[in-house]
Amino acid sequence: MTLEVTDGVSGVPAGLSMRVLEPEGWDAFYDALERAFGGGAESAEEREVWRSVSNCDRFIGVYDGNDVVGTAGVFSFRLTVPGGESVRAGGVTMVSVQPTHRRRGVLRSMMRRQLDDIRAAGEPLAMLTASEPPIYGRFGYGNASDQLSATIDTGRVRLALPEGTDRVRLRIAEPVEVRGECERIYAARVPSRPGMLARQPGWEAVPILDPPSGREGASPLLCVTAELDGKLSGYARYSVKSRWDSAGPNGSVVLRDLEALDPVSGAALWDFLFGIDLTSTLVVRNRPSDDPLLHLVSDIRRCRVAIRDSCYIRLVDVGRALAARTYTAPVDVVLDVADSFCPWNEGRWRLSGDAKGAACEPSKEPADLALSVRELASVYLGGVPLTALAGAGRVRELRQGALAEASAAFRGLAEPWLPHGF
Ligand SMILES: CC(=O)SCCNC(=O)CCNC(=O)[C@H](O)C(C)(C)COP(=O)(O)OP(=O)(O)OC[C@H]1O[C@@H](n2cnc3c(N)ncnc32)[C@H](O)[C@@H]1OP(=O)(O)O
Repeated sequence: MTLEVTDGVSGVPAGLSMRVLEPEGWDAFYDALERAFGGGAESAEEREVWRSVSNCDRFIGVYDGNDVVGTAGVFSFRLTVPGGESVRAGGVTMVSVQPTHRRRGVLRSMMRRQLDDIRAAGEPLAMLTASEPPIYGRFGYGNASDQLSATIDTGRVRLALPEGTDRVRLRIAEPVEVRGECERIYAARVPSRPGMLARQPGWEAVPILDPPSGREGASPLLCVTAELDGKLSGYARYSVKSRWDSAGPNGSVVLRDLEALDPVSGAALWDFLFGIDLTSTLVVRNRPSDDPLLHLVSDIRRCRVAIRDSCYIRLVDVGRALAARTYTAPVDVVLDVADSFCPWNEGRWRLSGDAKGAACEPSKEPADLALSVRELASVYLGGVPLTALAGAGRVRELRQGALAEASAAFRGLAEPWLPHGF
């Protein structure tokens, strides 16, 4: 493996060096990452899973002498985009700078290096989940999908089950034993929603990671599978947290994930989670913002729903990224794109496309809309309307009608959603 040392060049602050991670440096890298996040050590099991899915060639460390002071990595993902195609995306992860070395430009130098590498690898997109929303906008990332959480009073909220739900058979299973079947259900769901990641080999361990130190008093992870007409049609993974007070049992069900191939299997799984004895609350942490659950419940207020930012996207190659997705309505617009961090994207691009496909090429024609690469990132998966960004003054319409045309075209049929972090 080639070691690259960039002492004082390429933006690495003077006195420090940046190197590709060598496998034997993994523990020092991970120790530094844990320190930067506050010092709590993850379990050996968790560390091992992340080691196993990490390709060190795509990870970098910044060093002060022999000490790791900065960490960052990239996973090689395939991301579903509107239209159902899966597009290569660099998944930016494990970004940290030691408290002793912050606000000197270490993060900036790692972002520079990563985006250059992602571009060289031919990935048109980068993506990440942010510890704090203000960090990554300056590097061209925009929030492209939200996640819905809910704390549901299952003693009061009822479900309107669709006809045929009683045909679904449920079975409790060990998460490890049915992992393969659950992965097949998940894989079948991936093309249906922008923002979902195809799980690469090894990643099937991530959704069932269950170190005792992470349970916060809840049971080990449990799994319930659904079968319709004798075929596996869905699953939910969850844990149960017992609690007793003076009125009796008052436990919670904590949902990890749920996927179903049809509406009745989905409804049967929710019905099961709502009805677990000795519990009165269902805690849901990460669902799509248009989850069918919202339309099954009798009392949305008692679900205490909240929405927050989730997946941040960065168009590393504007032309290829915009041509890789389809558009809900026909569109033919010239976009004037600002991108100071990746200047190869700057300038006018003519985007033409529809529900069947698209082309996006550099253009000398007059621009119809002016925006930065960050706004393009926010609308890329179809979740944020261009009109909303224009309302905030972040998109300028230069040809009358272009905003409505492009806004309708960019919006997707399903809200984008990232099912798990990385
Ligand atoms: C994808 C992921 O892994 S998300 C996880 C990110 N990591 C963490 O949150 C761990 C704890 N925090 C840290 O390790 C560090 O504070 C980091 C990585 C967030 C920032 O590293 P630094 O080396 O201090 O950042 P750097 O000096 O390069 O700052 C670059 C710019 O970002 C800004 N910035 C840095 N951190 C933050 C922050 N937390 N909030 C807002 N702005 C920030 C800086 O002010 C600077 O702004 P400028 O361009 O206007 O000058």
